[in-house]
Formats: sequence, structure tokens, C-alpha cells
Amino acid sequence: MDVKHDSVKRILLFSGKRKSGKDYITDKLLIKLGIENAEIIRISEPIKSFWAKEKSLDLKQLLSDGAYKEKYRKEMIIWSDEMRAKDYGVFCREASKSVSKETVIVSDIRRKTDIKWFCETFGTKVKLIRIKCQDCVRENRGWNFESGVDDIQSECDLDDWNEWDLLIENDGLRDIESILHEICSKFVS
Ligand SMILES: Nc1ncnc2c1ncn2[C@@H]1O[C@H](COP(=O)(O)OP(=O)(O)OP(=O)(O)O)[C@@H](O)[C@H]1O
Repeated sequence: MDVKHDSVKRILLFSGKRKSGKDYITDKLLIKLGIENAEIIRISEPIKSFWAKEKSLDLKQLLSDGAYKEKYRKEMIIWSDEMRAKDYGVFCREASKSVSKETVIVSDIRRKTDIKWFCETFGTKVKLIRIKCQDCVRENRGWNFESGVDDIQSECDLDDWNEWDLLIENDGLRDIESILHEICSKFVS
């Protein structure tokens, strides 16, 4: 294990369906904790950078939330599944290779094998958080069901996972400050 991992006290893995609010909540959590104490990593980042290089695409546009990302989403899922079939930890390892802050936030856990890799690597430092949100609220946030994206493993593999350390309802009824307070009081002390 990389020696820098020693400074990590906790690693918070966030999972949730598209438009459930993973980025929204983890971005606010980072601000609350401060960038000297915490950092966000995304498993999708090495996927996008490998893929952009391979296909000579603009990485910045791929990382931003727009039409460009949607255009390549399906192809990226297929390609990354092929990579994962050879080595399930390939993207988790790459995303976490330089972590150094005491709280590491992973904002896009999607598979049981992601959880497996982080638990094998970080042991009891790992905490699992699932963001829940009704479909009608996700639709109001711009989500539309897309066959080949919303009904495949990358979106559904954790639907039947029951061992969350914390479940968060993010339907817009609950104040973000109270959500952040619950996360911090449970895991960051
Ligand atoms: N509690 C909230 N209060 C206000 N706006 C919210 C809240 N949660 C999410 N949103 C808004 O909903 C939209 C979708 O949220 P976000 O991008 O965080 O979802 P996501 O789970 O990261 O989606 P994806 O998997 O597609 O990247 C964003 O515009 C975000 O600002």
C-alpha cells in the first residue's frame, strides 16, 4: 500500500442513482470539512482520462456535466466493463493512488466490486453511504430513464446492497445542513 494512505483516517463511499445528488452533497461536504482536511476522488475520473487518451477526446468536456459526456456514456461503460473484467480494482486503484487527506470522499461508488476493493485496501476506515431519491425528484433535476444506462450493472448493482452505514433521503425535503451534520457527527470526529 502507498505510504500516503497512512494519513487517511476515513474513506466515505457515496452511492446513489443518477441525479440523486451525489455531487451536490459531496461538494458541500468538502466545503464544510475544508480542503486541508478532506478531498474528493471519483472512480469515473481515471475511466474518462484513459478513454479520452485512447480516443483523442477532450478530457475537460468529458469530465463536465454536459451533452459531450452523455454522447460517450454508453461506450465508456462498455469499455470500462471490459477493463474491470480483467482487474476489478483497476479504476479504484488509479483514483485513490495519491490520496493524502484525513477524510477521503469517493463520490461515485457503483459496484459491489468497488466496495470490495476499498474494503480490502482501507479496511475499517471505509464507511458506506447511500443517497436515496424518488424518481419524480430526479426527473425534476433533469433525469430521464435511458435504456442501456439506467437498467444495467453500473446503475443497478448496488440496488440490493443492504449494508449501508448511513442512508440519506435527498428528496429536497431535508435541509442540506442537517444532512451534512448527520454525516459529520456519525463519521467525522
Ligand atoms: N439537496 C439538494 N438541494 C438542492 N439541489 C439539489 C439537491 N440535491 C441535488 N440537487 C441538484 O440536483 C441536480 C443533480 O444532482 P447531482 O449532480 O449532485 O446528482 P448526481 O447523483 O451526482 O448525478 P449523476 O450521477 O448524473 O452525476 C444538480 O443540479 C444539483 O444541484
